[in-house]
Amino acid sequence: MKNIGVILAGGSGRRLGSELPKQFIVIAGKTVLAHTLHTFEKHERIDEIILVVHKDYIKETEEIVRLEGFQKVKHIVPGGKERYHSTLAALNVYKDEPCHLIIHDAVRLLVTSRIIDHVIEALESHAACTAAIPSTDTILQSDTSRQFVDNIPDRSTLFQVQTPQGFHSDILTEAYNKALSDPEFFSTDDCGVVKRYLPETPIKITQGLPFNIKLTYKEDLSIIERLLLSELK
Ligand SMILES: Nc1ccn([C@@H]2O[C@H](COP(=O)(O)OP(=O)(O)OP(=O)(O)O)[C@@H](O)[C@H]2O)c(=O)n1
Ligand SMILES: C[C@](O)(CO)[C@H](O)COP(=O)(O)O
Repeated sequence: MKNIGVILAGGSGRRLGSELPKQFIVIAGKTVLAHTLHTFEKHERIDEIILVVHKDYIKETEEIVRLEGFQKVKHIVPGGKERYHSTLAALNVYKDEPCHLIIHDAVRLLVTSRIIDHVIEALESHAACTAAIPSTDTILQSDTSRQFVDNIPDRSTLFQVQTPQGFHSDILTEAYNKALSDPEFFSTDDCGVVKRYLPETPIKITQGLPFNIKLTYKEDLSIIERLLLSELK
């Protein structure tokens, strides 16, 4: 089964608030997208890559791929309004070709080969998995006003979800087919779709890393730049 790296880069970066979507910002001499692509391109078990980008940035993305000489990028497709629409755009490309999909946020540019390894290994025995890290903070759940504590779950069972998330394509397709017939459907990650619509499917937790952070706010930029330039990665 081929391992396909699915790089989701179709967002607008509203929370970061820069002129360019955050995946096109340059940090330490390269665009965020190029840093992420570099790690997937050089991973020996990633067979090919599909890039999902906003339709207005396809030309720009093609140029990055050409200039950086990424050979594994086989498709660049337009995404959709929400993250899950962008996942669906990639799923559609592989609908007739069963494969392993390793879905990653373009803006987690500090992802390492080891993190990808763990996901690919998990797919040998599980149909769905996600990189995650154990929560070090105690997590509270608020009431709907978001002003009062409703619950403090047992921390030993809590993790922070990262990407990549890995799937056998048939399972993810089945989960999304069910999700799309649910008028209430919304999701912030792809494992959530499997958990909700195919609850009997075990989802393996694989080892993420604390610095595999998602570039979300302006404050993240300098932290990520320092990590990129340090020996940590
Ligand atoms: N419609 C969307 C929304 C998000 N993404 C991608 O999914 C990843 C995680 O999303 P997020 O951090 O929320 O990115 P944005 O949606 O761009 O940010 P914001 O929510 O602040 O607007 C990013 O690599 C983003 O480009 C995507 O491919 N398509
Ligand atoms: C998929 C994800 O990165 C896991 O933590 C996260 O849910 C993406 O959320 P966002 O709101 O699209 O940044």
